[in-house]
Amino acid sequence: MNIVKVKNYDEMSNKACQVLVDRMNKVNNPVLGLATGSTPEGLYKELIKTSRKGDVSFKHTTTFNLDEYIGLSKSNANSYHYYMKNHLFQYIDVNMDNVHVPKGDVLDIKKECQEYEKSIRSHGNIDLQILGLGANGHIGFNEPGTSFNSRTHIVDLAESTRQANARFFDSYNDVPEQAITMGIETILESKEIIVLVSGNKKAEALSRLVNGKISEDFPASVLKEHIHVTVIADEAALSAM
Ligand SMILES: N[C@@H]1[C@@H](O)[C@H](O)[C@@H](COP(=O)(O)O)O[C@@H]1O
Repeated sequence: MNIVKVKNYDEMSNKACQVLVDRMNKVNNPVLGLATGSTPEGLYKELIKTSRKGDVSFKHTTTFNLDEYIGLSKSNANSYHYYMKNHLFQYIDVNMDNVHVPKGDVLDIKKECQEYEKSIRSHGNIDLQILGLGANGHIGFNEPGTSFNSRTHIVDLAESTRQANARFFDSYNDVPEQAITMGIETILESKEIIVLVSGNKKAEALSRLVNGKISEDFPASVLKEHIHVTVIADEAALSAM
């Protein structure tokens, strides 16, 4: 696991954008794995700026998002479908037919999980996956205790995750109790992974990721088994090392 140390959130976002654009320009039809949450918002702003300058195009890019809340429709402002449209997709030249976010509002979620897996595989897997880090070590919505062999599946969200994400909702009770997420094995099949970590709130989690042992109790620890992972972390996130 390679660690790139940067000063602050803006530098992290800039660096991530540079890496992503570099990789996109090296592959003919790049397949990107995208994340939500506060952490990648700066990266998406940088990507929009870069694409406006003409330095990157998403015309031949396919995207797969990590996760979605169960029960929220695409038009719900707290859904990850909405987030992605609002923070990235509406501002770039991506073909929306090539955009994939797991559907959390279908009747048969299990079938949706299987189809999502099939779709990722049919695109030859993800070239570059962007990840944030949950304070409890979750990646996507894979909470502590999730099997390292998991594929796209339904999860019960940990109380701490619902508390952490309650800031986006009117109240804690409005945060869905379940989500659909790419599994850990699915994530590990990405050819390259970039983990973005910023701020004091993530310092303990980052220290555990770097210094702790590999265990299903801390899902992100599995990333140490992958051959091409780069963590881009700012000074505040690195403060507990
Ligand atoms: N499901 C998302 C994750 O994909 C995200 O990486 C993580 C950190 O979120 P944030 O970047 O807001 O701290 O938690 C959320 O619950």
